[in-house]
Amino acid sequence: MRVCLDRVSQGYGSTQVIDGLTLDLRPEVIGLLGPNGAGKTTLLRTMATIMPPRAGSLSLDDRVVTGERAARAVRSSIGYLPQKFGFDPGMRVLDFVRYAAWMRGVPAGRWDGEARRALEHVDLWDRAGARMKRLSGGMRQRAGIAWAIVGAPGLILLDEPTVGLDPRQRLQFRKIISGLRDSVVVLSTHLIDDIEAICDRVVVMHGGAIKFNGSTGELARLSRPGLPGNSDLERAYMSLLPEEEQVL
Ligand SMILES: Nc1ncnc2c1ncn2[C@@H]1O[C@H](COP(=O)(O)OP(=O)(O)OP(=O)(O)O)[C@@H](O)[C@H]1O
Repeated sequence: MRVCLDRVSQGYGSTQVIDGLTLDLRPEVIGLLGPNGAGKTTLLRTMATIMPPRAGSLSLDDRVVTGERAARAVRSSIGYLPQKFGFDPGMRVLDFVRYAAWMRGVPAGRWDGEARRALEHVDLWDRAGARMKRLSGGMRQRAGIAWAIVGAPGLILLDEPTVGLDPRQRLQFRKIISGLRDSVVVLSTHLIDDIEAICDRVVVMHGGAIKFNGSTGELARLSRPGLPGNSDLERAYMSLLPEEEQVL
């Protein structure tokens, strides 16, 4: 899978959030980093084809996604987990993931096998028969990841997937993500240590624009002494913010 955004603009009503953003992504784990309101969710929703670009284009594997019909055709290749995802609390975990398989256009004969594979990947197969409302927060988050990865979509979009996870669950999450490198995996996060631990590439956004796009090593090299932060990556991130935001 190759995902290209070419001079994409996006917004809500009269608010322009993203203005002429260009990005070219290949299979690897990409961390999307930026302050509140930078436009990370808006970018993820654009890639998920939920919001058609106002200007510019989104293409998946060289197919430009124009209009609802084209969007429907590519949605089977996209797994999107919003920051707050809804579910029927009485639904069993297996049915929740099977439902995602159905939505993604997986043929009926493969729903069970694909759902099982996704639940095994997130280490939740032993809870397949439990009702969603009985899961702990971390388990629920893993069920959400199973929802996003069932059917092996080529593009996996996770919006702040580690929020609310305890340290062990975050380590589990890192292990789960490491096994997904055949897809383009984009995850938004505020946690720089998650980026350092699991991402091959970092994209830093601010004010709807991309301020940095490169490896974690390349980002670390932007670190400057004197900037706030406890690691090179934190100081490098601070160096990308406007000067007035570089002080605490
Ligand atoms: N439904 C909406 N209607 C109007 N404005 C919106 C809507 N959703 C987001 N915005 C605005 O768009 C801008 C970007 O928001 P977005 O949620 O994409 O940022 P973000 O980087 O994901 O932030 P966060 O880290 O807080 O989740 C913000 O100024 C926000 O107020």
